[in-house]
Amino acid sequence: MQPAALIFDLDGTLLDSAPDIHAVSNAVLEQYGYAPLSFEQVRSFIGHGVPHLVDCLIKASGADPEHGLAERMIPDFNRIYEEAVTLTVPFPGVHAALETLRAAGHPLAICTNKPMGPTRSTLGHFGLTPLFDTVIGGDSLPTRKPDPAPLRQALADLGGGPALYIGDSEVDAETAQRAALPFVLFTEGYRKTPVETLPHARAFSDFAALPGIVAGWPWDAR
Ligand SMILES: O=C(O)COP(=O)(O)O
Ligand SMILES: [Mg+2]
Repeated sequence: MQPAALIFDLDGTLLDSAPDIHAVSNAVLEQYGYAPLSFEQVRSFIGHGVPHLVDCLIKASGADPEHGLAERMIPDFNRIYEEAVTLTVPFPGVHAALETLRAAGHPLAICTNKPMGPTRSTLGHFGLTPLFDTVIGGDSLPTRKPDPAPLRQALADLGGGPALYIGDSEVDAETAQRAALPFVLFTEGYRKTPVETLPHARAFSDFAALPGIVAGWPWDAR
C-alpha cells in the first residue's frame, strides 16, 4: 500500500514553542504599557493563530478592544515573533521519528496556524526544513484551522492519497474531522480538553511510538 502522507501541526506538536510565544506576548504587552501575563495564561491562548492570541492578550490585560489596538499590535507581535527561536525546543524524539517516517517513504507536511515567518525561522533553526515537502502556515490562505482548507491544501500539495493529521489541540481535532482525515493526538502539547474527550483515532505521548502507530495504519475500527 502507498505510504500515508503525514501532516503535522507545529506548535505543541513538533515544537515546544510556548516559552517563546509567552516571551513575545509579554514583550508586546510591555511595549504598549500593559503588565506581563503568566506562562499558563499565554499557553492557553495558543492554537488559533496570532489574531486570536492578540485578542486574548488584550482581553486578559483589561484593555479596551474598541480602539483598534489589535490591528496595531498584530504587526508588532509578528515582527518580534519572526525572530523568536531561542526558547523553543523540539519535543524529545521528533527528529528521529521524522527521519524514520521519511525513510519509510511517507510524504511529510506541516499545517500550522503559526504564521509563515516564524514557521520558516524555527524550522530552519532546528534543521527541519528539508524534511517537509510542503508547509502551510496560518497566513498562507485566507482561512486558518479549524477551517479544513489549509489541511486540504497541504494534502493537495503532497499529491493527495491517504493521509493522517497529527496534532495536539482541539483545533487540530476539529480540522481533521472537517477534512475527513484520521486524527492522531500528541498528548504532551497545549490542549485544554482531557485526552478521553478529545476526538482522536490514536494518541501518543512519546515520538518514539509514532512510527509504530503509523506502520499499523489502517487501524481496526473501534
Ligand atoms: O499559532 C498558533 O496559535 C498555534 O500554532 P499550531 O497550529 O502550530 O498549534
Ligand atoms: Mg498546536
